[in-house]
Amino acid sequence: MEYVILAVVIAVVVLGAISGLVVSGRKKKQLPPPPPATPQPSVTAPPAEPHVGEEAEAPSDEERRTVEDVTLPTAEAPAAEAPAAEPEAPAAPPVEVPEPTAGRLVRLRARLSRSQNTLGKGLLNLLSREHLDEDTWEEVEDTLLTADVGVAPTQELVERLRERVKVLGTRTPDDLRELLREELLTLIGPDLDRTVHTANGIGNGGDEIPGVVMVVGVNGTGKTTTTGKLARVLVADGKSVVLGAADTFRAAAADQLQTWGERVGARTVRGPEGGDPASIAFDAVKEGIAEAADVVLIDTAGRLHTKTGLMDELGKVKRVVEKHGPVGEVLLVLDATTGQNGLVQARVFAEVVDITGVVLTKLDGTAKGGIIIAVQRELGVPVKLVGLGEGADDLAPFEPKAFVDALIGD
Ligand SMILES: Nc1nc2c(ncn2[C@@H]2O[C@H](COP(=O)(O)OP(=O)(O)OP(=O)(O)O)[C@@H](O)[C@H]2O)c(=O)[nH]1
Repeated sequence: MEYVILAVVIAVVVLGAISGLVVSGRKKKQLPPPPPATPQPSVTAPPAEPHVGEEAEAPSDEERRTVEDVTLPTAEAPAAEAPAAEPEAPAAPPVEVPEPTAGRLVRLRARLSRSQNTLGKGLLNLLSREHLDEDTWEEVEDTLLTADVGVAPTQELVERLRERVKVLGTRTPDDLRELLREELLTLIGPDLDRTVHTANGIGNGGDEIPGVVMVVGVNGTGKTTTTGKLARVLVADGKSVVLGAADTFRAAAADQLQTWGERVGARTVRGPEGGDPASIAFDAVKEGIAEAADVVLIDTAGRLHTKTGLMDELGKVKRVVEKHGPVGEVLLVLDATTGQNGLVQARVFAEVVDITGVVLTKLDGTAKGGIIIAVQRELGVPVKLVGLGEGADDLAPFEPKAFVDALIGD
């Protein structure tokens, strides 16, 4: 009996052991699918704890860099990784460093003499004739008139030349050149104040405010371009500038001005298309005061449809700006290629607003440099700057001596 009981117990234990093995074997086969299925080397969800065993090996097997492959953070390493940071950079274009302004006219002289040579050479040829008779003097007169010198200045110049040639007696080419140089210089006015007044003013509140320059002129004369170039001249001279895009007549003018400004790091204050120019000008000066800028340049619209319309607009811009403080300079931009037409425009503008200086643009494209003399006579204000090309730094302070030298050669 004891043997029977013992045999039953053994049989139960053996059966139990066998069934346990079978169950655990089944469990093992069912388990693998969910978690261990090839874990991805995801950056966003790293394992909270380092895995061990097979699961840890799987991801690292895919891409493993040995120490030889790894670039260590040496001085060169950032350069190799720089491209990754580049896409964010284009927002801020590099600020340009404009050419210094001193001696610009001399540097641009070739361009000036190319277009002006006919005047100087023509005069020298005529004066070198053996007999200076009435006809020759008439030709001298015509040459000056053709170059837009204007009637009164031409007559003055011819009279003085006749007198001096008579006194001189014999004439060598050098004598004549010197004579002509002196007389042309006298006519241009070597002693006129040609500085663009950009010094700080005293605001109505008693504090210093930026120098304010208004740029006026007919659309198309190069007004916006000149404002941009002038900003560069000032920046080249170490001044900080704020631009006011008060030419709201042509939407692209504000964009154009802003681009000029961005190139030299100057902020442009602008308003909606067709907005009130005076309020933009006011805001520009306000911004200039807030930024403690040295100069505020205001580009205006110059529609010549009616004189009263123009007067209303420019007069208002000036009056509104003067709520902050004085306007230091009102520059009239004239296109040298328009000749007598330019003079008519100049007259209208001078009646509307007090012009303090003239910028003569496109002098590179005309042989009629005599307009410098004529416009000064007409307005009684000096030519302060001349435009000699479309390049960013092709605006030069006007220097009478360099100009006359370019006309008649050294
Ligand atoms: N050759 C030459 N071209 C110039 C000079 N100054 C300006 N220009 C060109 O003249 C054209 C007209 O210039 P803008 O500045 O747009 O004229 P604007 O008077 O401001 O005209 P709006 O913007 O319509 O008011 C542009 O193509 C300029 O590049 C210069 O001194 N020489």
